[in-house]
Amino acid sequence: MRHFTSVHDLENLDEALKLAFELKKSPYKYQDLGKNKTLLLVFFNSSLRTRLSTQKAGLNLGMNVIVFDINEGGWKLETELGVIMDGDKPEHIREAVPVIGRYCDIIGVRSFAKFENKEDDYEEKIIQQFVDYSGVPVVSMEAATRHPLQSFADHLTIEEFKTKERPKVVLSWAPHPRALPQAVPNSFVEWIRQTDYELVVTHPEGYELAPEFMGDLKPEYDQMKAFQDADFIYAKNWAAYGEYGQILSKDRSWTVSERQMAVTNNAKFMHCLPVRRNMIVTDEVIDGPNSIVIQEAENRLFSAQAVLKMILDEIK
Ligand SMILES: NCCC[C@H](NC(=O)CCC(=O)O)C(=O)O
Ligand SMILES: NC(=O)OP(=O)(O)O
Repeated sequence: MRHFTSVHDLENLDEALKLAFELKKSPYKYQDLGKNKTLLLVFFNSSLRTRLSTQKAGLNLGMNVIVFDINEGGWKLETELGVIMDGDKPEHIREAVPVIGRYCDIIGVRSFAKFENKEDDYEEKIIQQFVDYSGVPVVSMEAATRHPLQSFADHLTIEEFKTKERPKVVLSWAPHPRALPQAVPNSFVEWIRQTDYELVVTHPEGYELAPEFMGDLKPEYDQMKAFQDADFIYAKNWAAYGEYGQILSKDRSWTVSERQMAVTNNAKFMHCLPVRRNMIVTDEVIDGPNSIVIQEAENRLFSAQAVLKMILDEIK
């Protein structure tokens, strides 16, 4: 594998899963693989888990790691082509990206949807420039439309906690005060559709995800019906895709609480974090015995390490 921007970059999902579990058992098994290789993590947006787990994953493989918060200390970047740069942005992304590529062997990029223009976001204009012009392998650390390192960790977590071969996994929209990207739900749906789990997506009308991610899957608009006999509840807010970037509802009857969890099959509760308590999920549920959000976050280490290992194998 050269770049990792979606589940489709993996040559074999089962092998990737196996590798991640192997690394979880023996995190230092390949500690010489990354010797004299540099991982450079570029953040256009905030992060706790991705920042720390991807750094640690690189370190476990013996890599040198540089973290660059580009908005704090870097030059403000122009991303449009053909503009006269007489404003407040001194550097163009077309130079910045190949220059960054000269200082490292693998680049990680976090760049959220900007919600200014649906086409720009869904064409992945920012991360695609890194793929096209950096000259080195690129790993998505959450781009405009996908967060594959998260989905990989989510898959590992479901595999660890499932009690039946084909668990029912429910992705539920939940309310939030701000407009959030569709990257996590898109990526989760795309990834889980590659497994044989039963997947149900529930949200209020107007929150339909892009058809390229949903495929044949139809949403269930009745949240209680969706939760019936579920084995895993994966909560997430996202802003509308159709009315792009709009908040259409803040209905707190969608907040995941004991009322909905009661109709599940003693379901585990998952969320990618950071989570707004008592908006997305009540304290009782997230603090309860079925919440696996910390174990899920821990698995971010092993999804990142597996991805870096697969890329290092290719470039060594
Ligand atoms: N990578 C995990 C989620 C990142 C981002 N959440 C956020 O921006 C939360 C911000 C807030 O709660 O105000 C998202 O939903 O894609
Ligand atoms: N889940 C996740 O990606 O968290 P951060 O935004 O803190 O990296």
